[in-house]
Amino acid sequence: MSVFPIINLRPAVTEFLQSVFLNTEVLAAVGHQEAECRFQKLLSCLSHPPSYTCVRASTHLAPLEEIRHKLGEELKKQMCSSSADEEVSVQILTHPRIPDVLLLPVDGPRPVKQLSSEVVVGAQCGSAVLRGAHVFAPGIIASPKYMKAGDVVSVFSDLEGKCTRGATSFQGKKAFVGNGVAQMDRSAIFCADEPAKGIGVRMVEPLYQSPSFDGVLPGLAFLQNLPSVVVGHVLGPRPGERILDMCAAPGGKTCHIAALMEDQGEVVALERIRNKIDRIRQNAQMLRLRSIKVYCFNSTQAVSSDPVQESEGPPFPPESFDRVLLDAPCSGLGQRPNMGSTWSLKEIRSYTPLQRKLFHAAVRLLKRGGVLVYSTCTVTLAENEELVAWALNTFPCLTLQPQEPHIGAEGMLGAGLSPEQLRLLQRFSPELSWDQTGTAAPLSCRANRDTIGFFIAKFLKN
Ligand SMILES: C[S@@+](CC[C@H](N)C(=O)[O-])C[C@H]1O[C@@H](n2cnc3c(N)ncnc32)[C@H](O)[C@@H]1O
Repeated sequence: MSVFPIINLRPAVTEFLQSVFLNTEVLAAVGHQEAECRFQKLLSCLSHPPSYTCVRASTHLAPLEEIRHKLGEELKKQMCSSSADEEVSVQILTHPRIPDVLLLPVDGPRPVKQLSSEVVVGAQCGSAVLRGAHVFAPGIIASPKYMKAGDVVSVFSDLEGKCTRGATSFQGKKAFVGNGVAQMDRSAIFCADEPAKGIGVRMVEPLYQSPSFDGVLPGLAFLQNLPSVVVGHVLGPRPGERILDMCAAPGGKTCHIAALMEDQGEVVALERIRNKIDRIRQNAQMLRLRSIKVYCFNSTQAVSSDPVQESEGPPFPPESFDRVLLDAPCSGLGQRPNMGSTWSLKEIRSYTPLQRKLFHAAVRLLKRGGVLVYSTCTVTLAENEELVAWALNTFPCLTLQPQEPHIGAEGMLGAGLSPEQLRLLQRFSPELSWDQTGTAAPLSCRANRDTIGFFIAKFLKN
């Protein structure tokens, strides 16, 4: 059900996306009306959260059932402490095809009454609240003039980024995300010498209720979108292999790969941005994975001209890895919930050259007979199917491979790929079932469709 306006994008970006979703191949296949309908559904579903939360269970540390039980107990404790109701129940389901996934239904939208006291938060903070987070102080942009800790307030997300920091009210475009209790006075948020830290508003009546995972079973339950978990399985790592994760931070997929290898072998994680490196290390440590080696490095330069490896770290000689994951930096237009983005069309389109450079390095670093998986969390053709078409033309040594599991849709028309090639691609397309999934469908079915927008291609190097 739609409760929010469609995602707020710059007009040029909306037009660009429309041209993608109404490209000539799609129009010829499904007609103008259906193509336009899918596009409108895309804009609508992007601003809403998926109807479940996906958790990757650390099955290298404990059996799935044990983790499911412990998680249920922890979440019950959490819910009991924030609810007067003694009979709280937590539904946690397994996925029929993916052995390390737990699914928790999200309850929403719920009938929550708006109050007269309003706190306004940034769009990113608003999205986090819709996925179960409390409001952290740095996310607050406006609050009532005399707000004190303990006041009950309604929280709104600033859709266009137009609210002035420190304002006492805001009349611009905003979306209600729920009610909460202020944990600090207004002066502590806006007038302190140091920027405020910690929870600013504890959500008690969120519009979408999903458990807060802050500190819940840190080593055993890892929050990860379902398509991201699928990537690890599609790569198919095996114990003893040497695997490269080219764009690794914060390390969700790196850790999954190492866990699937039973921590035997080597997972090399490269990340260009230095201050993201610690997150990868922390995640590896939290999940007790020792086979991960992390380096701050620009992966476009990760191929050494020397056929013999001089040092342990990058650059690496060609054909050094059994499998390579290129989870590419991308325009991120598949992320949900996302109520608005101020990105220009130029920014949205800026990723393709970098993705191609990274792809060149990926192919060179992969052994013959090795597997390369390319993934993005965006919905454009240029970063997905067109990149695949370019790759198949540029590298005759590559062939597309079937994916296991394949629970998303096939690739989108528009890049000149054949029907067989499109069937080998996996595109998570929430717009295809938006508003039709219905709560009657089993959760695992809904979970496969009501995802973030995501794309996966698997290649073999011959
Ligand atoms: C989509 S995110 C990766 C998410 C990660 N694979 C995970 O599952 O947790 C892309 C990452 O690539 C990094 N990145 C961008 N350009 C890069 C480059 N040239 N070399 C290495 N990392 C790069 C970004 O800083 C960002 O952290």
